[in-house]
Amino acid sequence: MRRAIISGNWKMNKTPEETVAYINEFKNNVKDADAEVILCPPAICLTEAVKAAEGTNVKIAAQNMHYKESGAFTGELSPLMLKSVGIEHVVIGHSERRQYFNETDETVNLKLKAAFENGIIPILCVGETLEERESGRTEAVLEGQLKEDLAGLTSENVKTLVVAYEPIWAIGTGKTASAEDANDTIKFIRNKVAELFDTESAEAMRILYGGSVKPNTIKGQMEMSDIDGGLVGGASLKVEDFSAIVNY
Ligand SMILES: O=C(CO)COP(=O)(O)O
Repeated sequence: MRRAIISGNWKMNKTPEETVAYINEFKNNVKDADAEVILCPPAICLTEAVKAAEGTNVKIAAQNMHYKESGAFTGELSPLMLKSVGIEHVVIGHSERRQYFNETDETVNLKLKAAFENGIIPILCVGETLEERESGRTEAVLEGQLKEDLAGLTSENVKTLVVAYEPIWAIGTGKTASAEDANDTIKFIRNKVAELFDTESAEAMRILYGGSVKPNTIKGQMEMSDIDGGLVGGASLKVEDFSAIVNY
């Protein structure tokens, strides 16, 4: 039985002070949650966030990292730095990073390997654009991303990997894939990973849905056979809304 994960991706929102205030309220609301609870604040908030969440069931994740351990990479953070402040999860390959910051399947692959080498669990984002969907290429696009992003990983890696299926047309638009459609695509992802690795590893891997998840959509999504949780953007910014999602 796969344990659900509900993760909030704050993107470029909230200061360290706002982060601490949020966590101080949020931690009490979600202390009895069945799901694993993860918050992804901006990098500058990570240290404070880890401290504020200490001793609770709220885990703190980074939104990105570099694949090298150190060096001349101005503005970047390394896996070692994240580890040193107590980070155990990192979002890799979010569509916004692919779209605006030149993230490619090749760098995503290097980052996934670096995360596993450093004992950090990656949350890998994959998904298709509206144009790719409308031209019937969703499965081909996902297959390409999975093949390249997961190249060279081991079955053991795949068992702990978290994948987030985030159709790009559903991010921040208020449009969600129907729960059935998202479930079918997530099943496709699981089957592809079974083909690339093995069934046991693919069955152990958690696959989340992301894209306009709201308090009133999560229940239907979580009733699906293969949706193992949510990666929530906008609705994770308000304690009340995200608490309702976590406690679906
Ligand atoms: O990109 C997302 C989470 O990573 C989804 O964002 P929204 O929930 O705002 O659509």
